[in-house]
Amino acid sequence: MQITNSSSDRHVAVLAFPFSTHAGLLLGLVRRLAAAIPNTTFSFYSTAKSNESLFSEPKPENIKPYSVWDGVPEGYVFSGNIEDNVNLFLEAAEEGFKGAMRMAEAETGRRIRSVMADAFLWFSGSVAEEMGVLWFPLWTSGACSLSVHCYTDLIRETVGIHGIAGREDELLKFIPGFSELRLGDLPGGVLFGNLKSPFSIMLHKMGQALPKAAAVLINSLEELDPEINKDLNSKFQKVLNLGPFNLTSPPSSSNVDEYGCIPWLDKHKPASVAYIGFGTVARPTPIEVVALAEALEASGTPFLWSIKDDSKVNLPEGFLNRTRDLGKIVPWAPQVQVLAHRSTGVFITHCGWNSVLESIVAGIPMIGWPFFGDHNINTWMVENVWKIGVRVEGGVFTKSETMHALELVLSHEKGKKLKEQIGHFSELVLKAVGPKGSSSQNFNTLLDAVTGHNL
Ligand SMILES: O=c1ccn([C@@H]2O[C@H](COP(=O)(O)OP(=O)(O)O[C@H]3O[C@H](CO)[C@@H](O)[C@H](O)[C@H]3O)[C@@H](O)[C@H]2O)c(=O)[nH]1
Repeated sequence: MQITNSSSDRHVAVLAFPFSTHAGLLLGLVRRLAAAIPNTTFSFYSTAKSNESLFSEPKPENIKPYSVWDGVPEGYVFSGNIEDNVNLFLEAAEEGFKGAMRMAEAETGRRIRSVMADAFLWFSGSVAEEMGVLWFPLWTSGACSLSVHCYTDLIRETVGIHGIAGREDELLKFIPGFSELRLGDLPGGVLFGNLKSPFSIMLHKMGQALPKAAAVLINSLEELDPEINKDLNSKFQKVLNLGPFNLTSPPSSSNVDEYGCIPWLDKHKPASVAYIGFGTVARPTPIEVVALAEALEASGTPFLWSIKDDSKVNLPEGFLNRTRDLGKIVPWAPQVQVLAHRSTGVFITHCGWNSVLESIVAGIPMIGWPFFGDHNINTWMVENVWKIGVRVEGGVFTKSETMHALELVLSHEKGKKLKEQIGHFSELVLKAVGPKGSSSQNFNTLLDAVTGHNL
């Protein structure tokens, strides 16, 4: 078949990172674009497993999924550590994506005109460059963590790379847009953790590659971090905050109330329930599960806890029976609906970026319990910059610190202030996604760029 290059045969290649919530967020954006420009083909590349779950729902005609190899050799025994699978995927990814793109061009007869990719896939910038087309990387988290990955070299030169043991509370004051930032709250892989792991190297290379992008896309709104965005705009050709995606992308099936959370919430007093959820990857240690359970029970706080079975086994003996009338435990909650419910009063969260945005949209103050990656810097912003939540003091989830945090947010004057402040941010978000809002306008700019008009 002849491969065409005309504007009516537009073809965008979309390269997904097939772990946690990443691919779903990218697909959400692509669905929006596909609906706005129905004569453009979007070929969407992810692993077979990821595509299987992403495309279980009906999709627009002009999105075509293609599977790439997950990099797992035959006979490989899974270690239980997801990072190993990420590393295997990254090793095979570039060649896999290139092969699949050639196949999509041949199958559709349409030459690829731009490459949209998860920003983690730093090499996609060079792939787009080799093809002579525009590159649009999507950063699925906030501008705050993205900024730090762009300043990794400077941070390493200034602080040194020999660990920060005993220096966690030192403050960095030279990253534009941050008046200060605690060393211990930098994302892992910048100064501490295994700096030589494929994941750390990926983030480092990403920070170096992004200036090549025609536009860096962010799942956020520019009003949340105006100074950081100003600085990013000076480093990149263009920054387009298009979020929050939980409001701008079509709703997903993860919001189905399979376990009756909403009717259960209906029976509670306004702003009385603690909702607990740690996203799709993080798992509290057995000791932390016990501390949290004991704090909920001792404080008598009604709770809805989304907990995976492998963590549930660590609950204290008899806890489920004793708290039958106080709480509800589920393996999955329709989080967006739960946060929007009038009975929810506080969100105990790992501060994954989607959870932070969803809490802001719903106006629910947070108790931050960060685990890894961007969770710490997100928690830093929540507590110290936006002032819309608290972190459990000392950063360790003990029974007494958790009870203290619950009391602070649910019953104390401080809780009222947090609620007021987060309400202010909810308004900003609603404005940004409104017809004339910044995120909506940025989406139009992206449409223009994808359809070949100027940025
Ligand atoms: O019972 C549950 C649990 C989760 N969710 C949803 O799952 C998503 C979880 O996303 P997020 O809070 O971002 O956490 P992770 O799944 O941990 O997300 C990964 O991706 C994020 C965006 O890049 C990063 O910020 C995180 O660090 C990374 O772990 C949210 O939309 C939740 O609404 C539910 O609906 N119900």
